[in-house]
Amino acid sequence: MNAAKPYQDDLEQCLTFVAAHLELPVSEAAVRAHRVGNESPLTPDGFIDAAERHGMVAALGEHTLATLGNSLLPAVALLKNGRAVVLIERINEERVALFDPALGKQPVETDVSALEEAYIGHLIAVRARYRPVSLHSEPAIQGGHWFWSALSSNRWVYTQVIIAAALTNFLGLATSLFIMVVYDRVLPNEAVESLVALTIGVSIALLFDFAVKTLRQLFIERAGQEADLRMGRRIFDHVLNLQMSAKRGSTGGFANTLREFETLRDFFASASLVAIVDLPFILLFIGVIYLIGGPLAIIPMIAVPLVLLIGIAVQPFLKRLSGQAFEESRSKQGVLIEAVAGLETIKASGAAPMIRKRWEESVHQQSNVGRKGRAIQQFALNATAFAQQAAQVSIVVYGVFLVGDGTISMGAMIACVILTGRALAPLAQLAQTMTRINQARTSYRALDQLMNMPSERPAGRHYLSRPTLEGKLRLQDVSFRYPEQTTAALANINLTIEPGEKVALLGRVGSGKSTLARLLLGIYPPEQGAVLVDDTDLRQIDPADLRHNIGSVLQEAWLFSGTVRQNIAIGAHHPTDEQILNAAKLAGAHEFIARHPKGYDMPIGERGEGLSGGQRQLICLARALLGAPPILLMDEPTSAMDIQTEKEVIARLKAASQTQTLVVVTHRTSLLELVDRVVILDQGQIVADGPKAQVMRPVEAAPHRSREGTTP
Ligand SMILES: Nc1ncnc2c1ncn2[C@@H]1O[C@H](COP(=O)(O)OP(=O)(O)OP(=O)(O)O)[C@@H](O)[C@H]1O
Repeated sequence: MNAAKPYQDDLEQCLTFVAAHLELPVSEAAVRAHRVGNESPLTPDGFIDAAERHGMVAALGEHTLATLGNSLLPAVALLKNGRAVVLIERINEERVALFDPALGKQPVETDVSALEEAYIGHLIAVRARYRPVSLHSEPAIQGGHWFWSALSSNRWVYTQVIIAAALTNFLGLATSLFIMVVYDRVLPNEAVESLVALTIGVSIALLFDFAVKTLRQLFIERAGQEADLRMGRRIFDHVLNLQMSAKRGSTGGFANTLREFETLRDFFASASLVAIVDLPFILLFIGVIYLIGGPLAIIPMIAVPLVLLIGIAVQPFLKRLSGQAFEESRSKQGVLIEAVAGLETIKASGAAPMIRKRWEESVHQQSNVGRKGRAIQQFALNATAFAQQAAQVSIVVYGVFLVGDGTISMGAMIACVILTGRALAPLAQLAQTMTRINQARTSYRALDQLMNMPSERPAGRHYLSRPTLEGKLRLQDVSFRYPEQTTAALANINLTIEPGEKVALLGRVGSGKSTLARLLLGIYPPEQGAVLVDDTDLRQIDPADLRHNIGSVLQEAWLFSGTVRQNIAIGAHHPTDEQILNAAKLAGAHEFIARHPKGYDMPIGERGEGLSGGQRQLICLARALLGAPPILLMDEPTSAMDIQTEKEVIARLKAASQTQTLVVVTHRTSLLELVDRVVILDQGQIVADGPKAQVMRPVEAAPHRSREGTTP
């Protein structure tokens, strides 16, 4: 195991210091909650990104320390070996006040010359972003619109694409003009020298055209890739911060919406975009046909609107089908994910025929929609091909008369045939392009809807920074109803738990115990009333700070694919091996981990595959205990354990959680050993609350209400 390197998070500490200095306090947990690659040190780019998320503006630049004035401060000076300090104030020519994470939390003064040796010449200047105070409006969306801002950040690339399109279209004229000149001038005069010169000229044009087209594709690909990274991250971040109350529908459907991002991205990195960019150049080709073929231009002038009309006429159908296809794909994905996730139960309970029926229905629906869409698209494609060929034949027929009466030359006629083909070429792709535009639009709408769902961490919102909590919990007139439910899961709950108090939440199945735990964790906000931690409304505390201070074991012991060590360390910041070991020992997980040949590097499959239910719970327990958080919230933490293991866990927990606030949801009387106070819920209301002995007496005296070994 690696021991945490002492300075590897200098930038992170510098960020929290600068933020506090600019009166925008933010805790390290909040900074980490946003970071990609939680385990690796913060990079200067990551620093700028994080500063922007927390209401600051930061910029990296080259600057000498000698000429650095107070107008640029505070700034983070980057030093050798990945170290960093915050320059706070230039006191005089020689001295500067700075914050050095290696020297503790207080600023110090030092000589500029002493700093010079370690300074690498780059610093990050930071200032608070100006935000006008408004009582009503929501803060502006930080970083702009998820889609349009990513697109507009690539506007220079798209400008290059348009310039490249103009160039290739101009160069596209070269072949037809070459053929015209050869027919009209070279052939009659047998001018071989002119032919050589013309051939060299047209070859250069063709090569140039090839190069520009290749570059154009590269530009588009690059723009697509950039948009991919920017949008992809924004979307995924939003999903991670989504308020649980906003999530609707099946998991598969939800995943499908996320997948739509690829349709959108592909559109902006595909040939379809090129086809759209080429459209205005149709006019150029018609203009050139008019210049060299005079009246012949009438033919493309008729053909182009005709083809466009066909393309536009099929639009409403394509649009509707694209919407339907999206819905069908959502429901198919929903069935698929549900089936894969519940495979074991499907087999055991004989649910296969039911699931198969659902699957077949959704496949059937989707293939119907697909078939209709393809038929319309093919019709439009055939009509376009027909119009293209008809136009070329018409040019030849009409051209024969014009050549006959000397209006145009033979070469001009042939050039016009080629140019008409080129003018109509982008339209040949129109039907396909339109289909993709429709798909992209449907995807955009679905994703935009997702991006507008409420987030736990709306951009630009500032929370109170509470890196450490004491552990007082309070629910004040709390009522809560799950989304789309008619009955309340909790009604008028008033409950105060003092720091260090040990409380059990008991109650029948569905009485609201887990819901109360979710509210305490801030996973759902209360519909009415307030949840307070240390007398501060939970909604004001940064969710990252809150969860950093609450070690929780949820009802479902969920593990992620990876190693045991990773699963225990999730959420903690660079825990040392000793801390991980202690947490595992305390939870009682160390024993079975140590028996495995790979120990803490034991691989775990998705959702904890490879481990028994009880083992999963032990790892979740170790995860909750890591770092000794001031509050422990456990929802049936021992439900999958045998009596002996549970006994040992209880004994160790009792010894280790002396000072912590403990809330334990349980059906088991054995866990009551851990608590002094018992709260009983029934139908979302508190029906009893008091010292354990007092509350449990009537329950124990009423055997008909409780099974042996279980609470009411
Ligand atoms: N995700 C959810 N969406 C909608 N309703 C829910 C959800 N979770 C729980 N409920 C409803 O809220 C009520 C309280 O559920 P809760 O899970 O809090 O009960 P509980 O006391 O923890 O039960 P158990 O002892 O079975 O775990 C139940 O009536 C249940 O139907």
